[in-house]
Amino acid sequence: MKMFCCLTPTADRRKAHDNSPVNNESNKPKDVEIVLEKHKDVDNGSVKSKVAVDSHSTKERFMESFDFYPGLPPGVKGVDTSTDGRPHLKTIYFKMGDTEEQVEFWSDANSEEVKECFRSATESDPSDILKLYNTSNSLMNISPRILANSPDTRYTLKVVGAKQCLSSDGLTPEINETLLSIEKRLLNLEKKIVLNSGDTPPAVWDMRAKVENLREKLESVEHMSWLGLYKDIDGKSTKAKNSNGLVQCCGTKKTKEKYQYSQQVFEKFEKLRSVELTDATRELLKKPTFDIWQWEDSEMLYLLQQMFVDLKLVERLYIELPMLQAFLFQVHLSYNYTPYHNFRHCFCVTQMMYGLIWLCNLQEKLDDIEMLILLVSAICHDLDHPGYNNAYQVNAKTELALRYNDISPLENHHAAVAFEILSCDASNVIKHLTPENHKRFRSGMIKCILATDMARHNEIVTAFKGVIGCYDNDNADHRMLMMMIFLKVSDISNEARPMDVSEPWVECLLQEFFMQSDAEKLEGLPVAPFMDREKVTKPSAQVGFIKFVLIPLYEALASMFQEIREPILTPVVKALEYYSDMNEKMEQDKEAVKLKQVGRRISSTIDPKVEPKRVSVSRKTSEVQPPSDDISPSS
Ligand SMILES: Nc1nc2c(ncn2[C@@H]2O[C@@H]3COP(=O)(O)O[C@H]3[C@H]2O)c(=O)[nH]1
Repeated sequence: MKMFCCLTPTADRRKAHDNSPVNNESNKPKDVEIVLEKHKDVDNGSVKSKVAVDSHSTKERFMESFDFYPGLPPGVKGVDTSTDGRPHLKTIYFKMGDTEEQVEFWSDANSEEVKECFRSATESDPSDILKLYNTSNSLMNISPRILANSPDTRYTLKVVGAKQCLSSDGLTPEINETLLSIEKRLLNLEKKIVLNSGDTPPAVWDMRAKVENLREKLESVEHMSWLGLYKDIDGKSTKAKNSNGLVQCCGTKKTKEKYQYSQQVFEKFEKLRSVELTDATRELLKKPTFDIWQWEDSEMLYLLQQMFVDLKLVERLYIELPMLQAFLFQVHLSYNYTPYHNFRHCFCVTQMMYGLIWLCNLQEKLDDIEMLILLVSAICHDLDHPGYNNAYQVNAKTELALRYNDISPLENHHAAVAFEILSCDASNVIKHLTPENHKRFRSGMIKCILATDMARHNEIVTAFKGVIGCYDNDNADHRMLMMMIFLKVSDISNEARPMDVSEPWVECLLQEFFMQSDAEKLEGLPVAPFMDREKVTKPSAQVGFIKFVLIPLYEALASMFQEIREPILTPVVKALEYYSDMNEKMEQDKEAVKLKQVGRRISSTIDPKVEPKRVSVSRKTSEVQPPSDDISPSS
């Protein structure tokens, strides 16, 4: 018998954001146009106008700086390519250990060629990681733009060998040594405590687990591979059954830790089978205001399952529940622990898609197969995202970029992983589709997932705008384009949510951006300014994105579906105001700090007390003499 109870949120996973203007009436925008106009009207050259100017060049610059500007391959954009004239020969002096070296290259060489120079000079392996430090011991980007130096200002080069510095358990000797010493100290401590009190206290168990956890992480977290720490613990990609009888058929490598965690989540999810959602929660789930931070992974799996049930897809497409659950387990397993592109992002995008389906009454426009395409595409759209974008994949010449010839490597991968999961009997939710519908489903899914590559943003939005005036719901191409837009809107819909739900996402995104740009600096790859911790701030990241990407996209959809204006577009406009104000304030603070520094410098030069003492050098003795007060005019 089924229990009837309310599945209530178990935890709030967002960080505290005291300054989020939730329910702040003064921030309430009236209407998109009015808000934008208001900014234009006050455009009088003051700081305020900086954030509101909607000039073409600002937009172009923003779009170019992002890696989805059309026409150029990803990764090329956003990189400072300015040169100061003709190519010239650059000499860089450096030392490695006690050895002094120098390399020469032309200033128009590319980063790979420059790195190759360093590699040749140091006889290092192509898989080794080169780290170049300047005289203040700051890490430098190895690129043709390295500042030329002299033998007196040698840089320091360190080679992190991916192979030679690993010990048998995959860790660098230093890290291994540190871990061993911590473990040893813990053991001694434990012995002492056991002698004194006769038992191992929980704190020691806890500490032990943490050290073990750290060791496992260092050995198994794939994105640490550039540090040479990654060890393939569970590299089997063969089909194997886990203890739940679920087939592990996803070809992508998952760590032991990840697999175990997904299993635990699944076990909890299985227990929720006896739970039924209250009508109130089911209704909330249909709203864009749904708070996605309050749910555990197992609960999110349950809510995803509920979406298939409430859209009647389970019933109409003969989807077997155990199969749907196995599919969702594989999906959970395939998302990584990245700061942004993780399972919660998958849930967030799918929940927004689900909300839009109800808000725009899409069931009237689309058939069951198309509804299934929308829901499954949203769930699968970022499967196995590594946390490094397409630009990185292409520039670092990763396996994915090579496999997909630099063409949307990530999106191609997400779609491929989705069909790999669906190719397993146990998780094949499309098993009962007719061959014709199977073909439609596959083609639609691929189109939708590939449309989430932001390098194609302008192309897709322009095509959509072209059909708005003549939209024909009987035209399959028109419907397809609309579905692609719905997935794109859902994919970048954080700002359409209440501020306390959306704001933590910006931090997650920046964390992932910075993780990538730090790695790019280490590896001497091009760094996009919008990802660079030295160039981007939270409000600056949002203002451009909302103005030039979100609002035009949402406006396009709103011209076809007026019903999204209030619940979706209004929060976005409100967010633009919020981040514009924050940006303005940060600029003002920066100016104030600068002025203070200048003021301090001026006062220190006119203050006789701090005037630097003059020194003179005696010609005879070459000794430094104190300044003489009776300086006689030169004869
Ligand atoms: N600055 C900014 N970028 C975003 C936001 N939401 C999504 N994006 C970007 O848009 C991209 C959409 O595709 P991805 O998920 O690959 O990566 C996403 C981010 O790079 C946002 O709120 N702010």
